[in-house]
Amino acid sequence: MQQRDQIFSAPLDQIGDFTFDERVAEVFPDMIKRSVPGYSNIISAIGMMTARYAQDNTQLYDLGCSLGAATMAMRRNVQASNCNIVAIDNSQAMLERCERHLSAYKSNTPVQVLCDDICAAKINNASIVVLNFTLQFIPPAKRQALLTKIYDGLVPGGILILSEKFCFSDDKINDLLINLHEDFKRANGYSELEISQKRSAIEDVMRPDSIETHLNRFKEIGFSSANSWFQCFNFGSMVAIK
Ligand SMILES: Nc1ncnc2c1ncn2[C@@H]1O[C@H](C[S@+](CC[C@H]([NH3+])C(=O)[O-])CC(=O)[O-])[C@@H](O)[C@H]1O
Ligand SMILES: O=C(O)C(=O)Cc1ccccc1
Repeated sequence: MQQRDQIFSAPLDQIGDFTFDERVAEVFPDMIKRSVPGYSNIISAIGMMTARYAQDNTQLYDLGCSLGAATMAMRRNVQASNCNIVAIDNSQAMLERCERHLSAYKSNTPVQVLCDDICAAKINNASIVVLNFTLQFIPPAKRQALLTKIYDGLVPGGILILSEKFCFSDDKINDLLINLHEDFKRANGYSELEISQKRSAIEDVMRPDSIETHLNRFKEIGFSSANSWFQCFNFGSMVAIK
């Protein structure tokens, strides 16, 4: 039975920083489905891009894998031979459930599940790297180094799929897209209290960049092509090709 996210449903005296602990891991599938517009479309498209871009004898990385949704989409869709998947997260609570989900289905593609800080992990011989709503939780000052390490670990023609919450330089557009996201959460059953307490909990740990910032960084690092391929309100996904 999938459990409903009620983490911010009662009034809290003090709202601490949002963390990926046991309670969050337990309700995560419900939380992400009701909070992130376009999430299931993005997971499907990660599978489709895997079918096209995974190269023989390479590794596929899922950085900040949580329960392994992107890992499972890659594992189901990989057509290249002799690939293996490396799924990394630094939340033990997430990884325990990730292992359980992965072992519920059979596959010929090996998956290595690692508990590590993605800023410290090694990336090599990669044809696909997925950062599905993970970079936004990495301190802004560490993002360039992480993306450079990913670029260096990709084989020629390899891709990075980056999904994020975005911010927008035009204030009216930024406010509109934030309001539409909050409408989306209301429509999915979150109360005003849940929306505002969650907003306080994530404001210091989740720092969105603009699409332009992402594109400029990709260019500076050396990616030969990059663009966004999906957007719903202030959430979206980009692809960068080495
Ligand atoms: N430094 C870090 N090192 C490793 N993991 C980290 C780090 N910081 C945060 N995480 C992990 O990044 C994940 C972000 S959730 C990703 C969803 C998933 N990709 C999905 O496709 O379902 C997105 C969200 O909740 O909005 C959590 O599991 C953190 O523990
Ligand atoms: O819930 C929100 O308001 C978000 O911005 C997305 C989100 C989803 C899951 C964990 C943290 C943030």
